[in-house]
Amino acid sequence: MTSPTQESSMAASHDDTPRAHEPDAGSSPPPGLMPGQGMVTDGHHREPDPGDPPPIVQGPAVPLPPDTPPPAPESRSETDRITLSSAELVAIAGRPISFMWAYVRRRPLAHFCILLSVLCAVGCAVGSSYAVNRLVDTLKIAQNYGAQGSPEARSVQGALHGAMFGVWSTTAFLALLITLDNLSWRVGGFISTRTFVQVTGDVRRDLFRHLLGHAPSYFAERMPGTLASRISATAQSMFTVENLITWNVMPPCLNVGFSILLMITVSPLMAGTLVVLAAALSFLMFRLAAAGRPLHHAYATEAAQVDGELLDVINNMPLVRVFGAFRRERNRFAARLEGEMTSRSRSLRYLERLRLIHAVLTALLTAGLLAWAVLLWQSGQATVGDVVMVTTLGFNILHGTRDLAVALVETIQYVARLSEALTTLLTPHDMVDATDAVGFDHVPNGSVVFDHVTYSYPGAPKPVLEEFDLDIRPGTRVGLVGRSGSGKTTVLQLLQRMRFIQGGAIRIDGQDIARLTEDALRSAISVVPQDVSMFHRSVMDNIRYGKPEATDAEVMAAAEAAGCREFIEAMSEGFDTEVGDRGVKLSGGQRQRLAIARAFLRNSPILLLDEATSALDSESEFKVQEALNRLMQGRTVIAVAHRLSTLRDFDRIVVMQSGKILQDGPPEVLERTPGPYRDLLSRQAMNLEAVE
Ligand SMILES: Nc1ncnc2c1ncn2[C@@H]1O[C@H](COP(=O)(O)OP(=O)(O)OP(=O)(O)O)[C@@H](O)[C@H]1O
Repeated sequence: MTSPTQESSMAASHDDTPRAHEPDAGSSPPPGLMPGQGMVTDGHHREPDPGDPPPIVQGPAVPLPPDTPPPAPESRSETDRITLSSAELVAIAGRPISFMWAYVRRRPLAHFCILLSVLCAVGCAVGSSYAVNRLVDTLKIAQNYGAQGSPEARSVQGALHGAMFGVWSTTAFLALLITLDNLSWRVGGFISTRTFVQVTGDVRRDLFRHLLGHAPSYFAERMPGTLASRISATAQSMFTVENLITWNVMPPCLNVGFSILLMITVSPLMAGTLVVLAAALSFLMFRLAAAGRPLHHAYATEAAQVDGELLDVINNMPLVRVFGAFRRERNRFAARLEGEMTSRSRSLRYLERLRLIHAVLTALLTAGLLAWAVLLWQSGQATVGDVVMVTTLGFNILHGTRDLAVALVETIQYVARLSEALTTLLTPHDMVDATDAVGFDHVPNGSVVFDHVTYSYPGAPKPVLEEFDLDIRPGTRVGLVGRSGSGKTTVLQLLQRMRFIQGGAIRIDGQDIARLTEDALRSAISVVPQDVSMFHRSVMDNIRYGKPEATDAEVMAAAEAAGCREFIEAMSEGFDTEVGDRGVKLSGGQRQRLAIARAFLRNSPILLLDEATSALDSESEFKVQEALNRLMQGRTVIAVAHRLSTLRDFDRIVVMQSGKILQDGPPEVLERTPGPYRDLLSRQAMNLEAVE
């Protein structure tokens, strides 16, 4: 009996897409599954509370008391399941087989049941060949006793009766095997529809978690689309490989094994010869398949780059439009695509060449086997049933090696993809909590100290900050000013531990930030940047990002305090309005005020303002400044600003140049003191006059 997997492999050989085989109906494995089906998705972190009346906040919101605890670290939800930790993932980064095994092992029962069903199905399919052999022989015996009506033979009634019993019992046995064969595939298929999809969920969840833990420099050096597509490619490859191994690699292996066992009962010599031939053929095919690995790897890399390129252009559509660069981008994409298609064709052509080699060898061996079986029958060493069985089993074995070889080639192709994606994604995290990291031992009040801090950017010839000292008392507002490139943004980044310093220490409330847990550090600091990040989600969700457990009422109060409630309620769906990709539906000033609302909710003791108002027109700036003034009350504020007028009410101005502090003091004092601050002020005043 022909194994369903053989047919499916042949059908797939004309398909130009390497994929898991989808065996035909009948005694066949289940159709391939699309990844993502039945996935557990990250649910909304908070159930909306329809009973919450929107609070009415009168006048400017009261600043949140400084001793209010910062938000608790985010709690682990139901969907935040970990299959493999980041450390475990990194340990198997370069080993795709170990990676797959680690996930299969996490769902042992389901995988064992699938294995059992395949074993049973293939066992029954091979057993059917034996039953056919028995049926042919019993039919022959019955025929000899006159089952087809010879009156002389019919006289031996008792013997005929026995022979007919043999025919019918063998027929029933054959029917049972065929039924079991079909049922077993289906049972395995049903289990796999859930298990294999769940594995893709496990993989993507873990890879996403690991990706989020990378340092900012990791993302800066890579295209986001490439990273996203690699997570999908890993899950897809894992899914395809599981399907290939289950439905296309395991069945021919078992088929060959069982067939050889049965064949020994007829001719041990023939069985032995076939074992040697099948092993040699499989080995040859496998070696040839493995030699094509660089081709498949090259294709995987090109495919990921095409995805990255696409996303990069889509993200920068305004830029493309402004420069009328459509043709340029089309040409660039076409060139990239050309490269990807060429490498894909190369990879597939290699596959076809392998199939051709195998087809020729199999044809020769099958003809030889057939002739050998007939010769055995001629010399009386085999019955007709034996010839039928040997021929069927021989075909099984030889075709089995082809299926195996083809499936192995495809498996190798997908394993190469997996390996490429894992190498990129599973680099160790640059920034991890120290093993002895702790939280704050009290509610932080927001003192900040830079103590002899030295930092150089990777590859930079000299440090951007060297032995840098800055001491900021809780609740003080400090403005950082200075020429472009003087190191102001670097100071803010180092305080947020976006990069690790090479010397000295940075302390918040006396605790070294290098020894603080990530959660503790993040909850102590809020940032209002110039470029506000927005998710393509509702206004409500975007504000709530500052404190996931906040009620609707708290979100609305924060919006009120940030002076954005009015414009939000004027939007088509109020707080439920989607803000568009990265907040395109909002003006710069509106985005800024949403960021301020977020910071109100976050209620951290330290507030960092990075050019928060510099991109705004004067009317927006006025509104944002009002909101900021409310937000700044009772907090330690460090603001980088080019427009010095925005720092007039600050307690201190720190003037930087080339990573050094040139001046430090209250603005009214520095205004009167000759020096860089006064120079900057007068230059800005002259610029303003020139504009007027
Ligand atoms: N990612 C980076 N890699 C290498 N060098 C960097 C990087 N970011 C900044 N620098 C360098 O560090 C120095 C300080 O940069 P920083 O952005 O801190 O200055 P800044 O005072 O904030 O400037 P601006 O006012 O223009 O924003 C500059 O010489 C800059 O070229």
